[in-house]
Amino acid sequence: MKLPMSLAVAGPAARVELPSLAAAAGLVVLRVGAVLLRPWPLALAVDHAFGPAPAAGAPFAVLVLAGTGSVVLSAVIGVLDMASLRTVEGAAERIGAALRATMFQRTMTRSLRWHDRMRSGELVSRLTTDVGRLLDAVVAVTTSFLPDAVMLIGVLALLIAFDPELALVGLTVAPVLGVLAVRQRRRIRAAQQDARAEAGRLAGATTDLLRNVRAVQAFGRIDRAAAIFGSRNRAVLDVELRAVDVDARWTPMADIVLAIGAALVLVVGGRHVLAGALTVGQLLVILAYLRDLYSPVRGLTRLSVVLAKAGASAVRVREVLDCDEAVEDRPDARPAPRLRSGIRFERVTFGYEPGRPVLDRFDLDITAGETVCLLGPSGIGKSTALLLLLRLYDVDAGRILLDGVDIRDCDQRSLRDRLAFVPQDPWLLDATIAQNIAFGNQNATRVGVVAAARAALVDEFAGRLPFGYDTPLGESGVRLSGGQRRRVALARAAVSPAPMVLLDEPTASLDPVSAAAVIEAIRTTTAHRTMLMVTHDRDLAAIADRVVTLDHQLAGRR
Ligand SMILES: Nc1ncnc2c1ncn2[C@@H]1O[C@H](COP(=O)(O)OP(=O)(O)OP(=O)(O)O)[C@@H](O)[C@H]1O
Repeated sequence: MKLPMSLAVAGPAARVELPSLAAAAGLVVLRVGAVLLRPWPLALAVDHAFGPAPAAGAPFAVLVLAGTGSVVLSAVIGVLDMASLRTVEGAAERIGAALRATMFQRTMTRSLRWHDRMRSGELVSRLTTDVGRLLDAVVAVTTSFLPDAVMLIGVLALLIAFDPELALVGLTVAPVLGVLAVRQRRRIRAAQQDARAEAGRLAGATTDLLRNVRAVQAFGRIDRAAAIFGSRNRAVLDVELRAVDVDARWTPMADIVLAIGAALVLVVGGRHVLAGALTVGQLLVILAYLRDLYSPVRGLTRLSVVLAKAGASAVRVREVLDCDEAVEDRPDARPAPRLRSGIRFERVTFGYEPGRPVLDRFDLDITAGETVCLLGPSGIGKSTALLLLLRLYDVDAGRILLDGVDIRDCDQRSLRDRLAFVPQDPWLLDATIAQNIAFGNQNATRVGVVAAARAALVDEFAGRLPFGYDTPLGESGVRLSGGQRRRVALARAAVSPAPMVLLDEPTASLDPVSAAAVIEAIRTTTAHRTMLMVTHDRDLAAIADRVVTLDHQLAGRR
């Protein structure tokens, strides 16, 4: 079965499931066959039990036969329904899971520049709701398009076989329906695109507000948060109502056109019965078929709504899948050197926005084993220098050398294996303390994690938590204090075998006792390693071999 264009986005994931979808389609076609047989028991009863010439001496037997036939047909239709639904829904869910996994993988590897622009709520909405709408379309195409089309052709063929004139009468409404359907589909698709875009904005704003619920409450700005949410929510409501209106208008239009067709058939068919060209039973079968025609036509129009929704979602899913903004490994990328000689920033220029450099021809040399501290005013670009060394962003000009090798020539994974990073905001996951620490080293053992925790003074507070190292920390480590979070982040660096440690303001906003504890932890965890740290803390800077002060002249010659 060929997938419609709007589903092409699920292509590779959908291809694996094609056999299941084909099996489901086969089952629904069989079901159509059974549905087409459904009016016949009634015709049998009307023509042979009550008609002018009832079957010789056995009208009762005919009625029993017709009743039994109806029950058997209904049972067959029910079983085929169940089997096809199970097959197609299972296949659709597997396609959805694969598509979500591909999208997630894609987002994880896109550049931070892209993430800086894309709100996380918007991404979640694309990964969940938009993928869900694509799945609805997969199910609808299999369970509705094919059977409805077969049903339509079957009913028309039967009508033509019965009475070609009646078939022609029934068909007169088809072109009208066709024109209406095409126009409507365009409108629905446009309305759905607006609706999805607004829904994405609502998801983005909601995630932002939820993440900052502490700020909202602390500043007593629930009203302001409610206003931000409310305006987005209203915008979604408005576009959704417009979309509902566009959808709803279609149903009566289709129904009226179809009813006109049925009325024409009743009048012309009735005349054929009066003229003796058709039995009453046959006219009833034809009218039943016409009713059956309603269901595929309605089904196909519903399908066009589902496809229009899926089409709008497909665009949003494709934007994620097709985005090529990434810090890519070169085809001939090599493993990063082991840091035997040192690091060199050579005339590095970088800006987050074009034409606005944060670092401008920035030079820095760090010898292996050395501890260098970057000092300088806020916003000068100290953290940016660390992010560039991690290659979370690529430099715009100049280069960063690791043992003389440009880091852009190194395979990213091995480069990051050489660097243990303790960011300013500790970046903790909603996991246990032990899992958060083990995040620093994919081969970390429990013993290694506990040793790192001890070195980073995590054991001082972990023992007081309900499940010790296995205590879940909540979203972004919310159950820990700022100082405790920093120590967990340090333990991550401690468990990492990386030869170089990057620290970004590890003692910021800590009281003197906690700061002293963290400095002590840093001394223990970074002994014998190369270290580049950013700090405003003079006590911490004092443990460095060398202090480099960035000023506007050095960093950004702006
Ligand atoms: N993701 C981003 N997108 C756009 N601009 C950014 C981004 N991150 C930082 N900047 C800008 O880059 C400049 C340098 O930021 P950076 O975080 O490197 O400063 P810093 O020296 O570490 O400051 P602080 O001491 O306050 O941490 C700042 O002017 C900041 O506004």
